[in-house]
Amino acid sequence: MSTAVASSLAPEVPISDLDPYADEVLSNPYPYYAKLRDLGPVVWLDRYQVYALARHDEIHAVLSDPHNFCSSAGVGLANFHTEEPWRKPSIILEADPPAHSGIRKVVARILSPANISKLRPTFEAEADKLVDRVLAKGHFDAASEFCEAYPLKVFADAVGLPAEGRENLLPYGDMVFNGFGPINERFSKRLESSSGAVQWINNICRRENLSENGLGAQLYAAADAGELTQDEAGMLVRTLLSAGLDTTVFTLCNALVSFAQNPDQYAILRSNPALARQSVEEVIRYEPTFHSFYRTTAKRVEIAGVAMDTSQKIVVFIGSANRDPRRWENPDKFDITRRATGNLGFGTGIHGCAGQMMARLEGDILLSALARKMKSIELTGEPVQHYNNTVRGYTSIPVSTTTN
Ligand SMILES: C=Cc1ccc(C(=O)O)cc1
Repeated sequence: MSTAVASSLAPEVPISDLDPYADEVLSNPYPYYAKLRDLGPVVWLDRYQVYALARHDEIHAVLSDPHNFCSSAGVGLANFHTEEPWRKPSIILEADPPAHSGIRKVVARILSPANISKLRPTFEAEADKLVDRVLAKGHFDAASEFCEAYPLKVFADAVGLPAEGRENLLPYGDMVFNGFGPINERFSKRLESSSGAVQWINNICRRENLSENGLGAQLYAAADAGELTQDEAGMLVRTLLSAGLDTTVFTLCNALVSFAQNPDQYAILRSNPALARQSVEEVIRYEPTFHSFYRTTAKRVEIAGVAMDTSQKIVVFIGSANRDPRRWENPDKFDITRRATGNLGFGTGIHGCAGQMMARLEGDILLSALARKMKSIELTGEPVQHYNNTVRGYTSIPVSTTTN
């Protein structure tokens, strides 16, 4: 099959046998991304029979064009036009206009800066408590005791979850993000071990299990007001729990590792904790949690002169776009003084991350609380990377810290 397709490819499309899901690629994808960018604006990944984009401008163009490059066929490798999804498709992520538009409007309002700014006092109080707790230890695991602990407390509380059962959240998210890649061993193992988590998530999204005034309750209130059905409200609570935990945990992990590996950058943040907000943006550019997403051609289209049939899967490497020297000066340098806004770490266009202001709020608050109290941070052992088909982060980051 691949030979037939390969031979029908336009001569100018380079063919690569890269496996983006191989451990050695996931452990450091950047050299592989550079090779893909150098091969050309469009590359054929023979192993998965998909087109791959690794340069910023082509990725930006595809993510900005939902009419030619749709999401309703799934935003992973699986093509919902021809395959059964492993879970009920998301009514916001895996939807196209016009169905997507009304749903997105409700979610955007509930996750708007105006609405989530009310959470700031609670988020700040919890950040100070957590920072004091770990700094008092001096030696701790910044992944499990800090970066996981914070979103599992503040965001889960904000959604309105009970305290019990939250150990299901990260495994569930891990399954969701593995599900955007191939059905490989990594995904199958997680699927087998997480049936309990799936049941817990489906149950906890029910209205009666959520607190009265949390973000979950606000979604059900939108249903009461006729903006959604009750079922759609429950599906969107699932969206919050699928998209809003692992991503922020790994963003915080990537921030801590980036600062520990670049002490000069931490010294700049330390000298001016108000730079925390801008630092989060540079972390999202330099080490985005999200590395790959897919779109599916909705009709015969061309990218950079390459003609593609309809219903063709295209993988866009967001992690590569953010390191493309055609877009970024000195892209491989972690530099919190640069203007990193406009990077593709949160995607862009109508499917740009609906929770990005929540992620920024958590990162800004936690990093500024840390910068006010922590003098230095250093790794006391190799960080243990988390391997997932779509997101990058860590499961263990042993550190020692000093305070004022
Ligand atoms: C960006 C990730 C993401 C994952 C899951 C969902 C969902 O389940 O709706 C939405 C976004």
